[in-house]
Amino acid sequence: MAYGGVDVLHGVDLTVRRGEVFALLGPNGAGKTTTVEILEGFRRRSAGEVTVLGADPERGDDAWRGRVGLVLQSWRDHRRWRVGELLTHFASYHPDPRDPAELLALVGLVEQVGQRVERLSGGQRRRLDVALGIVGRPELLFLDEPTTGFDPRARHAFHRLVERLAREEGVTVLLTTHDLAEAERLADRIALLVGGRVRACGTPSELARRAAARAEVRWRAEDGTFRGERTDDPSRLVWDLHRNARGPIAELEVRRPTLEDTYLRMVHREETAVADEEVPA
Ligand SMILES: Nc1ncnc2c1ncn2[C@@H]1O[C@H](COP(=O)(O)OP(=O)(O)OP(=O)(O)O)[C@@H](O)[C@H]1O
Repeated sequence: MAYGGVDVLHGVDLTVRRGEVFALLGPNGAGKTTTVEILEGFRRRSAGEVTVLGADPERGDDAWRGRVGLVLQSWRDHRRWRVGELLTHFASYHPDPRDPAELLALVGLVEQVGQRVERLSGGQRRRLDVALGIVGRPELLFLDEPTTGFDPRARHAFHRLVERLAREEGVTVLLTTHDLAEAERLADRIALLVGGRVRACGTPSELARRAAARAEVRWRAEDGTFRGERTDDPSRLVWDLHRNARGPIAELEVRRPTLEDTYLRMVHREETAVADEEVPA
């Protein structure tokens, strides 16, 4: 994919399975939104093949569009509408919409039903975006940074909602996010995009193994100082510590690599490799 002759996606090859939650991760400018917009049919690709729900998104008709739900990064232009009216209006486009009142309860906007969209807070607008995205009972839901601006409680409620849509209703979800804990919690599989290329793809635990990040064991030594060691085999290290200690080990802690550790290592490694590739011979 090129913008004005500049390639921003290079040979991106992804398959999202029906019913799975798939997260696209990557640093700013990696190409996540461009990828999602191509899949949604909003952006014309300069090369390559794309099939979404059996059709090329560039030629998706109304029936195809009705099977797809979108939660976009930028707010649409309905500032003067009232929340309940807007949702009812969007529902009227779909043959079998969700009940707007139930949906408002689901996203926690019951009290805002009569409020104008322009008066909503940032997080409340995002919740409305989510409601608009699922009002038509989509088979496939695109969530582009859906929880930006959510407070922790709204984020938690949103995660439960996505889990419910995926597990109980079989909705396929493609999510982009910068919140790694969110990806780890929600995604069946994750693709890591760096510099417009897919650099890794797999379950969160597969990615952790691939990055080979090591666990960290920390404890307070007998002289009162803190010690820490990185190891592939924390169990063996803890066993050795116990054998050599005269009593219990104070403040012993084993920290497994998180998706964040993995992500930071991979992005660093890939960006360094890309920089090396770009150095002229
Ligand atoms: N309309 C456009 N015209 C020209 N270049 C663009 C356009 N939109 C995006 N780009 C460029 O394409 C690259 C990928 O951008 P994209 O928005 O897809 O990244 P992203 O991974 O979604 O980033 P972010 O995490 O910041 O949202 C960037 O280098 C960006 O500058």
